[in-house]
Amino acid sequence: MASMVKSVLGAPINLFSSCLSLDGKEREQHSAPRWQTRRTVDEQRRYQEELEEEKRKRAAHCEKRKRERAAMRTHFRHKYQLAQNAKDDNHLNAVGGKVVLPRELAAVVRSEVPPAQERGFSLFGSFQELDFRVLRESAQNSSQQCTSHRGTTEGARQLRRTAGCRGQIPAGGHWAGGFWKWREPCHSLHCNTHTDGWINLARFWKEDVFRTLHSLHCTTQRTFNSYHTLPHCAVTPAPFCRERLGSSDSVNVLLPQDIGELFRSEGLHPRRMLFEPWAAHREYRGHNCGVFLKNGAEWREDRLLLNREVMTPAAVMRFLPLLDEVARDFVGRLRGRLERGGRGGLTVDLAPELFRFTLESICHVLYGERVGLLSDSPNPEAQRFISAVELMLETTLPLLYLPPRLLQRLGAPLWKEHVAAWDHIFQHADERVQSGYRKLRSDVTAGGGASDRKYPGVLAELLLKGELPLERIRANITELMAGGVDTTAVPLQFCLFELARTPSVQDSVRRQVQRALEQAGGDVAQALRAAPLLRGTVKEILRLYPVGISVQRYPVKDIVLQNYHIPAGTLVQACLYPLGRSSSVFSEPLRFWPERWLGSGSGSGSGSGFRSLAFGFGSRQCVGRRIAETEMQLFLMHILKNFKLEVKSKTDLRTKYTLILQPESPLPITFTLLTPDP
Ligand code: HEM
Repeated sequence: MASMVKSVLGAPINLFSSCLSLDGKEREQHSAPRWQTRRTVDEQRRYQEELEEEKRKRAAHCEKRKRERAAMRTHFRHKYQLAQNAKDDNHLNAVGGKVVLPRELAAVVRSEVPPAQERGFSLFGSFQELDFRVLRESAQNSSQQCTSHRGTTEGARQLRRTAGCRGQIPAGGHWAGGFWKWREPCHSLHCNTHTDGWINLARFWKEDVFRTLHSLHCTTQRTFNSYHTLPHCAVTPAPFCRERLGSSDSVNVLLPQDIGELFRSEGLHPRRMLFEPWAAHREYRGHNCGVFLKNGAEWREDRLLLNREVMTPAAVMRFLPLLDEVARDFVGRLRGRLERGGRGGLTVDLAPELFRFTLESICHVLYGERVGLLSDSPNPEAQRFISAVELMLETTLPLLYLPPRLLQRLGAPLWKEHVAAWDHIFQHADERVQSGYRKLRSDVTAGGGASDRKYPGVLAELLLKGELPLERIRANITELMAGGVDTTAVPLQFCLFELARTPSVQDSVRRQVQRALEQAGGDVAQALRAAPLLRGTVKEILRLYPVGISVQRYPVKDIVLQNYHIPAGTLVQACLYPLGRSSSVFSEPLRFWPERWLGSGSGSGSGSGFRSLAFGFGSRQCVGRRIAETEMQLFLMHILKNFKLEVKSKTDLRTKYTLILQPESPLPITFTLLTPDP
């Protein structure tokens, strides 16, 4: 044994000790390069060159690796909406962003790449050469993304790890419908449409199913062929299903606890489904985008500045008197019409007037001045703006699932109409922004300054603060103007209808309003606070008739919903129409009952905070929410104070979906004066 140890360790020890034993001279001789003694000068030079070449190659290789890793990191940063890194950016900029990833890295990235329609603006580049075959493939890729690990042990292991950190998912499970199913679920994952998104799209177009998309969300159990509309349905749909439409592939949820989970994984810069036709129009015309279409850090920057102007309690107190003035004016004019008509009521469909009312209201808030839409001869240009918004909304829906670039190339009439509608909206908003700007400048030159007078409106505030460049102010003001008309006018139609056909509710809300007004002694803000049924009425209407039928998000981390694993980056839609009508979420879901939102009965338990979602949720919720809520409550307050509302037919109304949910036919209401002039 001893001899074996000696022989194994002997050689290295000898070498080691021989090194130590060298004196200075000997060491110099040993360490001197051999060519110094034996090679010629030529050989020396060649050797030096080879060394240099090798060094260059090594540096280039190193640089390439760094770029590849920078490209990967940038991809993941973009995907998870993390802050950019200047070092990585520099690496990529140095090669003009062109980095070819080696196969193994590309595979890592590929399995994480979000589906084509989720990639935002970068997608437009690829539209240049787009054809339907490519589109179809991209749709298939997006579904493959969900199944990238399908059936593999590693996939299962990874997923178990993901869910394992939640500490509640048992081991085991199997693949189903493209998702990892952890245990036998009560509802199996299925498609509410055909499994091929392109077949669905073709049929939707042919059979005009878009108009009833909200009901489709309720009918998840039906096959596509037997699909038909239910005018006013209570539903017990599956809480979870998959929807494929063109290139869009989403997981649809409706239970508050699932929506809560989705909300918790929306990240710092929440993203919803991109409205491609709108974004394409901005790109086509070279316009800036406002918050609706922006994402990432730029969205947040704009959004925080806008929140200060329209979302904070202080902002509400600033614009509330402007909205009140318009509401009083509207009701005063309606009163005048009734009085002129003598005794008896006036039966009228108020829809056209409501659109003018909401445009007048939003303009007053944005520009700080009235635009005269409630006069007897309203400005025809404003009427054209309203028509343009309607056309823009109507043409958006069928365009949503098609590549705008392709339609643009084909010169498709639908795309042309859409562009013309947006052009008109931009032109109109632009004129208003310019005149607001000129007015502000002349005020400032005259030495007054907006601060001396009444609230000058959102535009002036943004201009005066100077924190946003003019182009971005213009883009955001245009969006607020376009977003502030139909969204508010349509729920008001539903409000009038439901109050009219439910006299008991109408009476109790009116009683509360009258009491609140008396107590508040002319302080409208105080009166609103003292009449919570007004807020309940608005919430109840938006529960039954949500303006947008879904709120969408791309979770930034993997989540588990209903025992299904949902990979980060999957499009998930919270379906508001079936949520609002679900008997497992609301008791007596079809009853118009504003009081359900008051007090302790308004909900408790898991996910109870995610039942009233018409304005979306979290930091990305509707930025016009406070304007819309205040405007609608003030309108109802003055209407109920002045008129009794009735409808001839109390039958359920039919709705249609044209990007916003609307009544299918006019809703005539009979208004009768309650009191002499108040
Ligand atoms: C009853 C009326 C309204 C409803 C139900 C409504 C609904 C919504 C919903 C569901 C969203 C998406 C929120 C999310 O993704 O979480 C949204 C976003 C938005 N809404 Fe509204 N809206 C209404 C009125 C308004 C008004 C009056 C304006 C303009 C003054 C407006 C402007 C916008 C804008 C600009 C966004 C995009 C916000 C962002 O992405 O940061 N909306 N709205």
